Amino acid sequence: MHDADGTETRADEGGESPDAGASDGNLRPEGPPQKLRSNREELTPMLSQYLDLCEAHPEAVVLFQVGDFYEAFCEAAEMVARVCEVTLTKREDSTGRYPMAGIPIDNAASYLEPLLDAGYRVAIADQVEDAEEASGLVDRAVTNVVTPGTVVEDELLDAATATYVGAVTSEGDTYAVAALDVSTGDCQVTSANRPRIADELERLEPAELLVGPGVDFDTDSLAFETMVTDHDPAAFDAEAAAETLSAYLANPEAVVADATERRACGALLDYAEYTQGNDGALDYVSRVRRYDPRKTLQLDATALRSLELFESRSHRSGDTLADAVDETACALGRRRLVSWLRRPLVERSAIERRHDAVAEWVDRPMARETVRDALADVYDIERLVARVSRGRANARDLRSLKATLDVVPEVKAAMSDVESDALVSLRDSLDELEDVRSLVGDAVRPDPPQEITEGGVICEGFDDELDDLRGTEREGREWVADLEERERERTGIDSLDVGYNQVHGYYIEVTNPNLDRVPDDYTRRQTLKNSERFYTPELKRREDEILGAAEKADALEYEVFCEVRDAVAAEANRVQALADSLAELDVLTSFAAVAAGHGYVRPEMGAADVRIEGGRHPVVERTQEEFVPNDADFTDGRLAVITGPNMSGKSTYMRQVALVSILAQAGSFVPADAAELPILDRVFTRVGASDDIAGGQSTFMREMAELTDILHDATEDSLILLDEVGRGTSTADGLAIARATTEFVHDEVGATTLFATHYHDLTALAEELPDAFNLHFTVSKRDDGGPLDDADGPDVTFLHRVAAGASSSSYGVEVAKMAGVPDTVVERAREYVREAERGAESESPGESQNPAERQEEETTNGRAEDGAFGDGPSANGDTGADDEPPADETLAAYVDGLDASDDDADATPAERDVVAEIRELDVAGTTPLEALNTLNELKRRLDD
Ligand SMILES: Nc1ncnc2c1ncn2[C@@H]1O[C@H](COP(=O)(O)OP(=O)(O)OP(=O)(O)O)[C@@H](O)[C@H]1O
Repeated sequence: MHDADGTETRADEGGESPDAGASDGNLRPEGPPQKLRSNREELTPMLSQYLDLCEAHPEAVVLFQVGDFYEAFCEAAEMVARVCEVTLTKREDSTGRYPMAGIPIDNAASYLEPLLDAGYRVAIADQVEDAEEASGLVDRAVTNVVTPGTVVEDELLDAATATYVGAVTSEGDTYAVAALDVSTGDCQVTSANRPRIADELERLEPAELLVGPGVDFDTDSLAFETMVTDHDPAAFDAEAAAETLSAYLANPEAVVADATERRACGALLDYAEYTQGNDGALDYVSRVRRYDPRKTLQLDATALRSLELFESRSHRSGDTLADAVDETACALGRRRLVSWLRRPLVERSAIERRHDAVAEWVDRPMARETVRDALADVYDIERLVARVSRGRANARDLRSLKATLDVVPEVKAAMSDVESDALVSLRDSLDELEDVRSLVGDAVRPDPPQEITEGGVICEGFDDELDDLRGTEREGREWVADLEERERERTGIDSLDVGYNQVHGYYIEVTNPNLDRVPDDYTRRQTLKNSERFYTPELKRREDEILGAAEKADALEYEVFCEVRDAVAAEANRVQALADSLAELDVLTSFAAVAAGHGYVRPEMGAADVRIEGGRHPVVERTQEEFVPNDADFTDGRLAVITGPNMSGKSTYMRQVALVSILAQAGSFVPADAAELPILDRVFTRVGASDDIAGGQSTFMREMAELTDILHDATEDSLILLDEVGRGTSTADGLAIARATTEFVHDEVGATTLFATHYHDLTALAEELPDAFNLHFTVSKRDDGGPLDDADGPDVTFLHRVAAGASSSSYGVEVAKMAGVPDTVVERAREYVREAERGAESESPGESQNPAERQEEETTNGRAEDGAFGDGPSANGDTGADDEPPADETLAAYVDGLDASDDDADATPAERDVVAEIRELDVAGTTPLEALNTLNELKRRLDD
């Protein structure tokens, strides 16, 4: 139904190309259209109303309700037509022709999705008065601004992850970030220095970010995509923000003690109110929490990514940690699991409390499975109750709430004799909400229709007036139903029919041959080709009664429904608390199901050092037919230098140590035979040089930047995984950096460190540094360099087994063979390897396999040459077969020279200078660029 002040051509009527309004393709479709602005004085009332709304929401595309469609005009119409793939039509009135495109209201969500994906905010302008009752122009108002961070429509949200909108403020060096999930009302705020806040944002990954006025924060440097929104600077003002907050917290200063945080939080809530139609405080946002990120295990974006916690490199589902340990039964649990994995705990008692609960469920499979079965019937009541509070829930939502409440007694019964603290308090906190449950059960019919304005929603017996109206309606219909029989009898016309149509209402139809038998009280209503239709005064009276009663009943049902919904909304806090408990219970139960199903054990927390027996990688073990468990024992040393050929399992091993720790601190059991674990404060990763080329930085620069972060921030409670640090540059520089890094981590940081490297020379460090040790991955070699025509199978088998000591032999050639490198090349390479080995043996007879020792005697004329080694790691991150000691021994000699004492008679004065300078270097305080320049300078001096 369209306003009468113009004519529209819809798609099916075939619109011709509009003549004006959007000719300039560069115009942004948000904001007031130029053509309307310049015609302002002449516009029809409706377009003028549209223009006003566009001006009030300049950052958004206004979709304007016209009957059953949301319409956009001019530039916005062109964009909507293109993005939503709907036809561009036109609206024509006395003032001109305007491009127009619309999306059907019934199915609006599916059209909003492409608009959000394309980076638009959408302001929904609804008709806010009944078009039939309006005198003149129907009043419209923006009831909802849909933005990527504030969407509440279920269809547009992922059930398993929370969608946040965030706000950042700063005062001096203190930065605060607040984050709100508008779909559930979960609101959290924290503050720290800028790098930590950046980390925090990467954990939250808000889909939209408000940056307060004057905040020096580069959103481009964030590792995730977010929409940056300029919100009214006045909302960030301390007083305004405090005022906003006071609607959410009885005593804001007690909960959010810090002014920077209050400003972030207040401005954010102000923005959320704005997007929800500026209708005052959002009742369901009742949990504004302040938290301290230091009270959780810190995982920055690099760690989250390289450990594949939530996103796998392969992008296959099932390949992430979250997938591997997700046996949750409901969406509430799934979201909670993700948030626990994102923020593992650091407080031993809290971790053990979760472990106790998991242990109890592991031991009691029957009760556990009963609970899990019951939880499978739990709806997403967190988002549902938010819809109830916003007045957007329909009858089906309320029935879903009831279905959820129905399972609570079952869950409680299954938990009647639980003993662990966490389970006992969860059970006791489960509120059956009997009042809400019986209210909804009594009021709302099972299987109600989607629409709440067309009746069929409220149960009989709930409201007397409604029952009377429905009674009248029913009685009337019964009377009509019997009418046909009665009239046939009365008139003797056997073919007489009683029917109903929308336009004419009830009628009695008599075919033409029988018209002479029509009684006097029949009045003609309609003439058809072969028959006439009549009504009687009584039928008319009954019709009015039926239709009147039905209409009143529908309206009353809607009213009653809204009352019921409001009554439920009044209990929103209790529903949220229940959702909270069910979510937590679901995760603990899921942890136990995973532990039982996949042989996880309870880790012992609070150990001084990591000691894992038979550890497994939780994701890789599921994809591998025979996964080889490996120990990780750091009790005699905290820094492991790990060598081994490509594909032997180094990365998997390092990651599994981290994943075991993360799972343990999240409250889960771990994939191992036994584990004693310290409580980590942070996990750092520098993994996979070739995988992270992003943001226009060279791989090497990126690597150095990450390394700088690690060296700055790690503590002795941290876990550091370093995979081939230094390989992004020339061999000499790379080795020097790797070595210096290892020494620094060992001497200054003391963190538990796993360092996988192809620089064999680094294994010598383990001999020198008291807290370092070597690990290597073995392969079994059927026949070292056996005949090539022996086609019985590969010459090496990866054992994927870690062992003490450094790897001493290169299997790169065999790996090359397995990869299909032609036999002649493989054989030639073998000859080179043999030659090199013979050379090494003859030059240091009877020496150990330690390459550094082997090379000791040749240090005299050692001189580093960039990229001197054909088989070493190359600058472009090539993963060649490269764990062979360099064929050209000069680099090893050079690095040994680095360590030689100043009075080493063999070193040149320039070399001694350089060594001294390297020793003085403050690596942690050096930026990547400075490091590069320094290296360059040192190298130049040596070359001179
Ligand atoms: N413990 C294990 N048991 C069984 N299979 C394993 C094990 N560890 C690793 N694998 C398998 O071997 C493959 C290679 O492992 P990984 O990537 O850890 O090797 P890598 O030594 O780090 O190799 P590169 O040096 O090339 O990075 C994995 O994809 C996995 O399929």
